[in-house]
Amino acid sequence: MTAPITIALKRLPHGEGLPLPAYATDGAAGMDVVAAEDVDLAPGGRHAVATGFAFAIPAGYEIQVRPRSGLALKHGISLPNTPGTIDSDYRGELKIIMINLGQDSFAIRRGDRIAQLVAAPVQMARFSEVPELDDTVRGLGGFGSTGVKSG
Ligand SMILES: O=c1ccn([C@H]2C[C@H](O)[C@@H](COP(=O)(O)OP(=O)(O)OP(=O)(O)O)O2)c(=O)[nH]1
Repeated sequence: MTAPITIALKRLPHGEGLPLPAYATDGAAGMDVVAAEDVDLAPGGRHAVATGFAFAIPAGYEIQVRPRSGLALKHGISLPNTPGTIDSDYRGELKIIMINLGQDSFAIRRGDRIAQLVAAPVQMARFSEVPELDDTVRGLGGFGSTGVKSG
């Protein structure tokens, strides 16, 4: 396990009293983050749920916002943009974009754990335009091209 990075965090006025995002167990990959507001999500409904926190993630890192499997399995609650990307230069409030894919209305209450945050290094890349690409076995095949019986 690598040493944890330190992420500067600013608590916004409506985040007063809320727990910091935290790992629930020693081996957890994601830090649970809680809602800073009450929201009733109708079936099919979406909402960017306030968390009450803003971050300054160190350059070279991102935070990925992922759903909680328990909410997904029991209630059909997910994140339409999963994994959400929190950029290192973003200084606004972390919002968790939640969607109700279930058949019942779902009540989110301030303090409920609604998603998990995974810190990850970012590999930067750049494109180099070329006239032709090299040959490979796969070539142009994709989208289910392998393992297809011929004839
Ligand atoms: O679930 C999310 C996803 C994004 N953000 C914030 C942090 C992120 O750095 C910023 C922009 O996100 P993204 O790049 O995914 O959005 P975009 O639609 O491409 O907008 P922009 O043009 O602002 O980059 O919005 C959140 O708070 N929650």
